[in-house]
Amino acid sequence: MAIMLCYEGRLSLYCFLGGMASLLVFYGAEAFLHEESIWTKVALSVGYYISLNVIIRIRYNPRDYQIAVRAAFLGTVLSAGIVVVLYAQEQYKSFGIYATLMALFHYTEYLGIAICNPKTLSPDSFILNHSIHYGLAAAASWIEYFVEVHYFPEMKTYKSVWIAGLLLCLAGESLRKVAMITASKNFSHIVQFERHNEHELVTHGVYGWMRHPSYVGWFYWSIGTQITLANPVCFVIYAIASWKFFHDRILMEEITLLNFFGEEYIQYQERVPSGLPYISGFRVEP
Ligand SMILES: C[S@@+](CC[C@H](N)C(=O)[O-])C[C@H]1O[C@@H](n2cnc3c(N)ncnc32)[C@H](O)[C@@H]1O
Repeated sequence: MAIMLCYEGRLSLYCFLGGMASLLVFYGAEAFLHEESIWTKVALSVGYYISLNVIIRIRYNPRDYQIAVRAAFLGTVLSAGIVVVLYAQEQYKSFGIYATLMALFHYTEYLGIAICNPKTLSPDSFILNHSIHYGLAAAASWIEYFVEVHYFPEMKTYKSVWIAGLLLCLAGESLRKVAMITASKNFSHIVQFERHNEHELVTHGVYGWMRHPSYVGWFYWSIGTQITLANPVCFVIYAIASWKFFHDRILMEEITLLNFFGEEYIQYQERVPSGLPYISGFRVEP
């Protein structure tokens, strides 16, 4: 099946790949300048990103710039993460994997909406500015990581831990993207309170196994990031905070879905579990 990408989807893809090309800058530094210091490579990458940013600002109108600059930023973060994995000291490698996972997740959120529901596409589809709590949670995980790297560096070097985190993130990420593609035009980042004409109840594919596959994927992805970083404190906080977030979100979303689809949704709830532990969703009393 050929995937038709809208103009903004294509723009984001080119700029994401443009950002990823900073990887070539690292290899250039290594191969031609014989420059082995990771800090020189980081400086070259920042220089590359600033130049890319200037070109994007000149080339695109303000709305396209919003998309292009975010995609280029995520592409650069992804390649910087790969470089950290390849060149940094053992205790920093897991942070490189984490950065790569973060960039991949946020970019594919945009690309996923561009493919399945382009009408709802906006610069917010990168969900980089999801909420203040999301930003604070990310900052907390970086602080925990660097404090522990300083005091207990060996804690960050257990390969089996970051491989387990990586696998959990990839599984969660894949489930979420499969759910987006399956729900197609019925999927939107913002919960709909009014049913539009084309909105149909999706019960096939991964929606036949669980009612909220994209939330299940995001839940396991978020705690997987903390396993990757080997952050015990944030692992517990993320598990509790994400569970509470999705518990409330599912409750609210199911009220809207019951309004849209009535008896059809009640039967769907009876057949298929929510997918998240101890979350049963909103039930209509008989
Ligand atoms: C961010 S998506 C999340 C979808 C779903 N909760 C999941 O985890 O895969 C939110 C939108 O999907 C819609 N939605 C949720 N479940 C649906 C289903 N089974 N069929 C059609 N639309 C659905 C909701 O109306 C809402 O506007």
